[in-house]
Amino acid sequence: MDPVLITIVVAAIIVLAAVVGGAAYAVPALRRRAERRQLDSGADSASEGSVPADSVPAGTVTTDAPRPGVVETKPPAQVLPTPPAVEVPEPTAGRLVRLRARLARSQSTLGRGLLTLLSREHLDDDAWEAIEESLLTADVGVKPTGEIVERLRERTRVLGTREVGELRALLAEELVAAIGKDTDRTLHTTPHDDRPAIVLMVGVNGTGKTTTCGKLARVLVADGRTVLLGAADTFRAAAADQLTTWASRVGAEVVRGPEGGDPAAVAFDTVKRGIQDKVDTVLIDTAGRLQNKTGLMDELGKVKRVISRHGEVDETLLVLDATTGQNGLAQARVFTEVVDVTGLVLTKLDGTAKGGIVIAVQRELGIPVKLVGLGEGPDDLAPFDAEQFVDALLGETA
Ligand SMILES: Nc1nc2c(ncn2[C@@H]2O[C@H](COP(=O)(O)OP(=O)(O)OP(=O)(O)O)[C@@H](O)[C@H]2O)c(=O)[nH]1
Repeated sequence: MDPVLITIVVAAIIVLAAVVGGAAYAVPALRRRAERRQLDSGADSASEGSVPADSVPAGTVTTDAPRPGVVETKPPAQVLPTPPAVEVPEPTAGRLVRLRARLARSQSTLGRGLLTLLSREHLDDDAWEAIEESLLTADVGVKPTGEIVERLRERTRVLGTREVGELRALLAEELVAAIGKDTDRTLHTTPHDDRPAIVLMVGVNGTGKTTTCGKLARVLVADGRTVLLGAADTFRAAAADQLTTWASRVGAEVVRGPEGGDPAAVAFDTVKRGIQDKVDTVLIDTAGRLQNKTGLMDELGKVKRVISRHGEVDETLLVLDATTGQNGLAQARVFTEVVDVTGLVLTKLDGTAKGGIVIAVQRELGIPVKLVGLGEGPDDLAPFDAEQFVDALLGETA
């Protein structure tokens, strides 16, 4: 063969080999880059609002860095199943302020409605009657309404207050006084030397007990506490699953028993386990069957009795649905006769015009509201504060 032809053929083969080899390297390199981009965006979304930026991204993947000049023959990187990301709950300080817009309906009836009435040019009997009506509609209750109106009437007369800002301040003072400015609302969740604090959640079914247990676990975790939950609502099978889902989101554990099992046994085991594991706070969800007072007394009485073998319950929270207003009060009273309730949780205050129930329940039951539920979101539970609550009711524009 012609030597020139041979040289051309050899050169062509070399060029072809280089192109094929380069492509073989370039494809995995591109794929790896694409995989890495995908991973990065996956890690970003996993960490959104939950996992700290410096933690290991969820869905751990191991990919070696490409070595220059080496054609990778390994199979594509394997994506391992993503463990549930442990969330970082929102801080509890200022939650009520952040969630103030949720009181929209109570704001319009109680807050702005009252202010508009008070700002009328002539505060005659009709105006005072309308003010009274507003308070009653918002479920403030008959007695507290009478007291609030009487004091407001006297103070506006004596002071001759007509300026909106001053009227707002006057109204705020009276509402705060009716709710209880200096009432102790401490949530007793601090562990003892030898055992966790024990919190019992009681109330009628459907009021939001299980949800509140889950949200409270988040409040405590946000405040730096370790938590163990007890699913002593063995009556409703889904309640234990619901609680387990809540707990797993903040990396907490749940003690549960067989469906229809003895709630007291679950409560006992939960506290026992809490002591062994040295957790700070144990939260026990109970069933809210209001079959009759004796049945309830037997069940809750037994739960409390067996727990007391480990130590006394530190906090018994009664969960009330704000939307049921005055009707819920009768049921609530039964619980206060059965167990020593130390605090109230008012749920579903979002979207109800009955915000005045905060005043009524405390007056009627003589127990402080300690927490309020303002939505279905995981961090929609806020420690209650009278001044912040009234400020949210009266809104910005007054
Ligand atoms: N809008 C709103 N819904 C809430 C709030 N708290 C609870 N809920 C909802 O109320 C419903 C009942 O809540 P649960 O926690 O299952 O009630 P429960 O008292 O444990 O019920 P039982 O287990 O049957 O005794 C759920 O759909 C919750 O999402 C709240 O503050 N606002």
